[in-house]
Amino acid sequence: MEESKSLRVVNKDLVVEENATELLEAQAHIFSHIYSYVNSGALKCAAQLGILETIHSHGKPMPLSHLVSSLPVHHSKAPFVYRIMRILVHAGFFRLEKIDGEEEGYVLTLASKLLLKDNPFTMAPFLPVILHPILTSLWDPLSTWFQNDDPTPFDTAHGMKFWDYTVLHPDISQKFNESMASDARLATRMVIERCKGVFEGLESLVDVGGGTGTMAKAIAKEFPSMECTVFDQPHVVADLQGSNNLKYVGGDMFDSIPSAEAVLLKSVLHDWTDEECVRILERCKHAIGTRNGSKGKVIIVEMMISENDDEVDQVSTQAKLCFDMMMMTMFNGKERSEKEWAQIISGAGFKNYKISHLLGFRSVIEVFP
Ligand SMILES: C[S@@+](CC[C@H](N)C(=O)[O-])C[C@H]1O[C@@H](n2cnc3c(N)ncnc32)[C@H](O)[C@@H]1O
Ligand SMILES: C/C=C\c1ccc(O)c(OC)c1
Repeated sequence: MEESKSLRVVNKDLVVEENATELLEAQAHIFSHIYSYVNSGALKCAAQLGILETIHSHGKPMPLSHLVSSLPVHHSKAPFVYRIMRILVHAGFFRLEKIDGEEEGYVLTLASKLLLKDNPFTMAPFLPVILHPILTSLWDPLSTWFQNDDPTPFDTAHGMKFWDYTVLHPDISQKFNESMASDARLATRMVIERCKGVFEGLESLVDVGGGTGTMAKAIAKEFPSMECTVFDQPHVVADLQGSNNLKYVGGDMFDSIPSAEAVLLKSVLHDWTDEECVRILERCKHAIGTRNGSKGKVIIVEMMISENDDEVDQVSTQAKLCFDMMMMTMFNGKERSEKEWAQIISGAGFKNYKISHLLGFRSVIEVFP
């Protein structure tokens, strides 16, 4: 068969010679990108059907026929299980392994193990939140938002701020807090394993926007002589009980923050605009006060967008850029580069900062007055 070497692409005032192979690659690139949400849909479905738990509890490679008969699926749908499995093998969530001789069975990969509900670091709670219709419906009105003066695409879709929506919908609030707590468990483990020194010697710490207290609880346990406070919106901390060196305080971080030697801000500033971040950081600066010989500081745990795209891991970069878009559509927040962090830090009147890129996906920024 003779292959055509070039095609003529004609557009209104431009004629370009393109290699046929490259054109077809570009077409596949487009489809693969347009269909990105199919990957999330397939993963969500597999999790809802309990496919991950089923394969895990089988304990050895699980043949398709066995998987199908173990799942709560209608017999007319049995032939379709293979289709979900095929795309998720391709996406790196399952692997096919030889059992003995001929037969093959599915096993979990590290990524799907991290989605098991009883993994202590489970990411499972993120699926029903990030893929909840209240968030997946934000992409349609995105271009409308660009053309009107609504504060966020979330406002365009739902007529109110995300935080106000969670007050009216306790089920969403609970799902959201659960997903943040699961993220905090993994992040806390990394912080304590790799950046313990950041907290050593502190007498007191307030975790601002600390959610239900996952990180503060672990820090309070690791450092029994540190007085820890979880500060969050009143409805988030209302029913929570503290312990010896941990207490919960409800309030608004834009009004005032309980004073402590150090303030922790994890996954809070990326929810806000630069101007709002400067206001939050000014309140934090006030909260750590100007003690004599104080080691007072603000500890920020967030992602950092790399300024040089070639240097970094493509999967992390893709995830960070998706977070950035998510923060924009939910809150008008953003993921920041070091330069952008430096700007809001000095904007709030802090003198210097120190970054530890020890957390893979995330960084720790210590900010000093
Ligand atoms: C993305 S969550 C981060 C939770 C926690 N730091 C973590 O990383 O798991 C942001 C938190 O900020 C809290 N928050 C939002 N507005 C706030 C306000 N005005 N004052 C105090 N907390 C607020 C939310 O309730 C939520 O728990
Ligand atoms: C649950 C949806 C995603 C999300 C929303 C706000 C955040 O601050 C966040 O931090 C990791 C994640």
